[in-house]
Amino acid sequence: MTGYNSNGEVATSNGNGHSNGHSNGHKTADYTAQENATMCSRDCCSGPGGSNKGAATSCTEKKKSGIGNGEKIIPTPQSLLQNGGKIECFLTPEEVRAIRVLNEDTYPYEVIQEIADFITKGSGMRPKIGIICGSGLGSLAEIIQDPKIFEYEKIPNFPVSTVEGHAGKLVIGTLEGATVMAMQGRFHFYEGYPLAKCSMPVRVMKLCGVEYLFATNAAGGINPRYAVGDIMLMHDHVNMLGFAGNSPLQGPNDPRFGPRFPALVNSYNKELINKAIEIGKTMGIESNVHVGVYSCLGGPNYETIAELKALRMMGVDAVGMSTVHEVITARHCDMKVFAFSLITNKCATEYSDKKDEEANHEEVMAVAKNRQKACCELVARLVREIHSNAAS
Ligand SMILES: O=P(O)(O)O[C@H]1O[C@H](CO)[C@@H](O)[C@H]1O
Ligand code: HPA
Repeated sequence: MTGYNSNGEVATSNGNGHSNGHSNGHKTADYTAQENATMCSRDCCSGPGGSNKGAATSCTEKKKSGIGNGEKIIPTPQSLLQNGGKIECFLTPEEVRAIRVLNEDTYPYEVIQEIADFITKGSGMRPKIGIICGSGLGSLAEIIQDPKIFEYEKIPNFPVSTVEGHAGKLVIGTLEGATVMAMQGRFHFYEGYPLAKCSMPVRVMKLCGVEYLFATNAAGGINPRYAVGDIMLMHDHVNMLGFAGNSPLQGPNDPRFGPRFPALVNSYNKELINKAIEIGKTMGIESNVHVGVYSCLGGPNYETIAELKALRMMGVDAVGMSTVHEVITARHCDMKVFAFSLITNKCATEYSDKKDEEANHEEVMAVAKNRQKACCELVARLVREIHSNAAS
């Protein structure tokens, strides 16, 4: 077969479908087989599944002993598929895991269960409410008492945060009597992660026992009535990435999570929105609390004036680069969703040369920091409501 070697040159196989050196790992379409580095169905191989049982060494043994010409073969998609459509390569289970973290679009149920077990066993807690902290809103996790903190890097198969204002920690503990877990750092499409991976932690939350998702974000205000520092309770969204044919639910559907075709009307829990409005009144911030429509674009660039005008015409009140795929994933597995945007900047909808009208992440972070007290209070009070209603 033909592939690219590590120098970028074309390398040709020995004619039976194997590249010389077998340096790429076993990768079959079967998940279990990927985990088992000794599994092989190659004709030349004496490993389990291999047809050449009389051969002295298996592919894996050859790999370990360095048999072959030592040249590293980097397969092309075409070369991988030459063996009757079966993708094969040699990888140890550790290598398979590392590659999955980097590349995997869809995490199998079992892997998500493993992550959830790691968290529930490691913390000794089963949270009921999951919170995703938006840019600069990591302080929402700092009000959690008796926290057990897991750095994303240390959670098996978890992606890592790469954006300023997203610390990359999972915090589990108690808030207003309820057991909660909070993500200090979410994953965005523009970081290079596929949408299914961006929202994979929502499924982890589900398998940890979470029933309520609180998703928060920093967003630009398109509705001219919104001021910087206002809070918009999300009652609907316009999924621009979905318009472009992208969804966190793409690929095979696992009915253990939810149906193939989930409905998204009534995604945002009305009871929780009404409670949050009441809480806003008791906090004396009712004039700064709105109910509106959020739209997620891919980012990382902020929007053009023409795009913002178009979004406004579509009925969008606030724009960001997150949340929607998390909400879709949460609704797919039947979680109750509450979400809000902190308006960190006003989006210009008229052309202007003024630099200070341009959105920038420093401003987003600064406004989030200024308004963290109000956001924390809103979240804490709503958690208290849910917890006390469940207890009564
Ligand atoms: O949505 P969160 O994560 O709050 O962050 C928002 O802020 C960043 C841009 O400043 C983008 O990542 C946008 O989505
Ligand atoms: O104006 C914005 N646009 C997109 N994402 C954002 N996140 C904060 N502000 C913005």
